[in-house]
Amino acid sequence: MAETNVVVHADAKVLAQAAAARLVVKLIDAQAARGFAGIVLTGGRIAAAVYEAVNDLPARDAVDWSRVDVWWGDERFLPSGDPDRNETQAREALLDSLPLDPARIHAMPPSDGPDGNDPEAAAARYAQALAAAAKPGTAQLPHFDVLMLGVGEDGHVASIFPEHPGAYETRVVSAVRGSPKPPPVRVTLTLPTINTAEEVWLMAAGPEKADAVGMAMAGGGPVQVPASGVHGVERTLWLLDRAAAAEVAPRLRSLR
Ligand SMILES: O=C(O)[C@H](O)[C@@H](O)[C@H](O)[C@H](O)COP(=O)(O)O
Repeated sequence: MAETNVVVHADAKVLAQAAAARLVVKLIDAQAARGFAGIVLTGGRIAAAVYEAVNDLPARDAVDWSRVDVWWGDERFLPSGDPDRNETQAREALLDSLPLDPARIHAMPPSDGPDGNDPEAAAARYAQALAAAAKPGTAQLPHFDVLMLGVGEDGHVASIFPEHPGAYETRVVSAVRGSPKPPPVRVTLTLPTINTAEEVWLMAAGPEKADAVGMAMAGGGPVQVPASGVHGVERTLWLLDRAAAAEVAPRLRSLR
């Protein structure tokens, strides 16, 4: 049965360093088992801190980066190279320093990409890229060993916002308009897609996240609190700092 674990670290820095170490080990294990690994990145401050911490970790060289597929859980729909794109952030913090295979870096299309400023077409294109990478004859999706998510103060994950149409979406990838977090137009994996990942890691640091994390863990509905609607097939892992864990009931803080 899938397990949910909650790990609370002293502060955001330690959380980022521990998540980085965990990620490197997970990728080494996935490659030992299957020869390759698939990760799904996100945006935001805690994600950037984790990418920088992976970059600083000597053990990162134990991963065969040429056999890692890199996907994104969501993207801010902006022109290629825009500093606010999640892709740009991840490339600068980590990806540009790794010997990755460029063909295995699967960024979501930018707003000046092949579909122009059409986020619906960009979402459909990304769904096609995912399907093309899936094992022939199986699902529409490749294997995701780890899918990382930040958690918003309102309980959003990826670009799935509370009470937004995206919280009900059943397609593989969807366009988002009117996001409460800038920029307003985005592309995101949907809840059913996120929930195919082997492990889903929800990462949050700081007191401003405490209410959202507490509500998600107390079982708020996925439409009201999207963070409560994501689960890994094998494991859901909450990686929190003490401030973000302030509203989590003590009985939920240990392994379940
Ligand atoms: O657009 C983005 O940045 C993300 O995809 C978003 O889902 C993010 O992960 C959370 O808002 C948490 O961000 P912070 O870690 O910066 O609070």
